[in-house]
Amino acid sequence: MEIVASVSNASKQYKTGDTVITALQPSSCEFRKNELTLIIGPSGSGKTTLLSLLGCVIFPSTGEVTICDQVINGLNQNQLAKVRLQNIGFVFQSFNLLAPLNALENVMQPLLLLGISRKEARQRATEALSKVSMEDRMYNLPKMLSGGQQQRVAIARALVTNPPLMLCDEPTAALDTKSVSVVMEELKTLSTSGKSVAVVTHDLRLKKFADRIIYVNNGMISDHQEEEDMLL
Ligand SMILES: Nc1ncnc2c1ncn2[C@@H]1O[C@H](COP(=O)(O)OP(=O)(O)OP(=O)(O)O)[C@@H](O)[C@H]1O
Repeated sequence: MEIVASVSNASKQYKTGDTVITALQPSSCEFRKNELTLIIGPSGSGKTTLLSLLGCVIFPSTGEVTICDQVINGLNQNQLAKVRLQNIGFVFQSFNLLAPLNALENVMQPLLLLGISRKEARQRATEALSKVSMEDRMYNLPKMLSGGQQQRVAIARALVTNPPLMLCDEPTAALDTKSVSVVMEELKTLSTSGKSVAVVTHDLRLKKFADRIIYVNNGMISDHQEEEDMLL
């Protein structure tokens, strides 16, 4: 299956003063089209660091990160921003919708940043909102929507540019059980319709939505099921 993103022998160390923290040991893994991959691990294990590498937010200390056949090491900030805007949709735990803008305007934002006309942005944002069954709430401000509905708008915003890779950091952590299922079903549908979706979570109940699971423990990546015992 087509590889959308990969880390190859990538490690990450953070330096603060004299202290060096190894957040990720040299690791390799691949994220493929049509797959929903869960990244599971305890707090502080390195999950967000892995997601930040994939999101071109940080550079690896060693090794390589490749997004859609482009090695991101060595790109400058403008080039990185372009890679992110064109290839990656981000979904966060706290939705990160802009409070003064309604759902439609929030979803239009990435397209406007890409220089697309307001007319086309409006049409594409409406389509993205209907993909997550939120078209009837498109004129609502975020504060008028439930957590689950806000997260569906955030998913529409992430998919409106049609990125091959969706990176989701604890997307269900702030949601009630029913909304967790709705949001995970949406993400699952996106993966089956051609995207690579990576979801960082602590929540082992999300396993049923996963095509693949990557376990992160003490900065080490593994795809062994038995790692889960260490997390429980
Ligand atoms: N910018 C930073 N500067 C220094 N240390 C950092 C930085 N970001 C993360 N770390 C450290 O790297 C390690 C891994 O952190 P990371 O955020 O990747 O873990 P995590 O698995 O996502 O944790 P959580 O589930 O609590 O969000 C931790 O020890 C953390 O304190």
